[in-house]
Amino acid sequence: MASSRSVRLLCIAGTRPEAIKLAPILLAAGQRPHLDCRLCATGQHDALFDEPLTDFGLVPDVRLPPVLPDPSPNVMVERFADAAEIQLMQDRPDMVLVQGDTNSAYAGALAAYRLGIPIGHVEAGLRSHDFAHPWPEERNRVMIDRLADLLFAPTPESLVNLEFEADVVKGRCFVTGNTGIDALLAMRARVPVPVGGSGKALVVLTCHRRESIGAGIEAICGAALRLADRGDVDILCPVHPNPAVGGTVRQWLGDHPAITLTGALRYRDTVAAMSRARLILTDSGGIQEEAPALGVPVLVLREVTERPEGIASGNLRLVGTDTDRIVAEADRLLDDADAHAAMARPAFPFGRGDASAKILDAIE
Ligand SMILES: CC(=O)N[C@@H]1[C@@H](OP(=O)(O)OP(=O)(O)OC[C@H]2O[C@@H](n3ccc(=O)[nH]c3=O)[C@H](O)[C@@H]2O)O[C@H](CO)[C@@H](O)[C@@H]1O
Repeated sequence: MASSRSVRLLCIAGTRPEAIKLAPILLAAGQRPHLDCRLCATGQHDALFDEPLTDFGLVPDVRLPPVLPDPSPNVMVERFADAAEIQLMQDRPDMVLVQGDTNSAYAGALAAYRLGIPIGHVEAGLRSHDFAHPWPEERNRVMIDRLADLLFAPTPESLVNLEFEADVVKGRCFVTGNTGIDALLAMRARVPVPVGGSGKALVVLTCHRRESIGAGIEAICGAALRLADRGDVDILCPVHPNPAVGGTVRQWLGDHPAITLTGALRYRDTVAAMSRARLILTDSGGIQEEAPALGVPVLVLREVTERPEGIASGNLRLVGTDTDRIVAEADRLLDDADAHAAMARPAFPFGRGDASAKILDAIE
């Protein structure tokens, strides 16, 4: 049904991190009487997409019809884009908002572009400068930035990346902070952080990047086993539902008494676990942004990061996927209180929780 509000925005998204990072925009837009901001789910993730929305009291307004599953990112993008285009022909929003670097985000931008609908890109300008790592995310974010009319760079560093591509990036750029920090701070204020526990240091481990599947994840699991053998840590590992990840992780880590494997945690439980962690080992982009704000050191299980701001603020350290290197760096942080304290100072390189307001101000 047509809305009486004057500016109609449609977010197109399909994965857990997009749900988390768009939720604050949807909530903030709901407070602005002349904005109508709706959410269209592509179906890339099902429960994983809906769960964090529920934590914020949200549900998708529209769901694209299911497309045939296909493991190829390129085919997935085309199928989502075709379905999104049909939806957009009906809806005709004033602007499509996409977030980040997923196949859903790229498909949403492509569909809007084909119909001449303006595109806003939330979290523009992140770069690893290597299409193969992470694939397909680097390709997706580069292409979305070329198509976008409004580009919301989370940091001055990501704005510099966009300025460097000024010959192909044509839209207007704004530095806004990352909406993931809006979500984190809102959720952090709501979840109780349990005190007490086993008395052992909590290490949170997550890994799911496509480029680590196989040997990389096996090497990460090898490191987790050696850390668990220390005897003074509990490792909590929420396992990503991608079977190529979960199979390996369960096979390697399923039996160790100091390692707890869970399914993907709800967002609010993730925030609670990260808040009481001594150390986080992860290849997640979002967690690299969240942990500095919580003052929890992160060893990044990748060779590159698009978040140099967290390295510069001293909260993140790149360790790749070599077993010995991961163990050595983790041992150092667990054994050396000064080394730990140096990486545990809360820092806010990705914003202080007002990114959504800045984005909506720019759109208005
Ligand atoms: C290459 C790259 O860096 N790409 C990123 C990628 O996403 P990612 O790597 O951040 O993805 P995940 O790790 O899946 O999600 C993370 C979120 O999920 C929460 N979480 C985690 C485990 C769990 O058990 N339960 C949870 O609730 C966690 O706290 C956090 O908020 O796409 C985004 C969207 O476009 C981009 O923004 C972003 O560049």
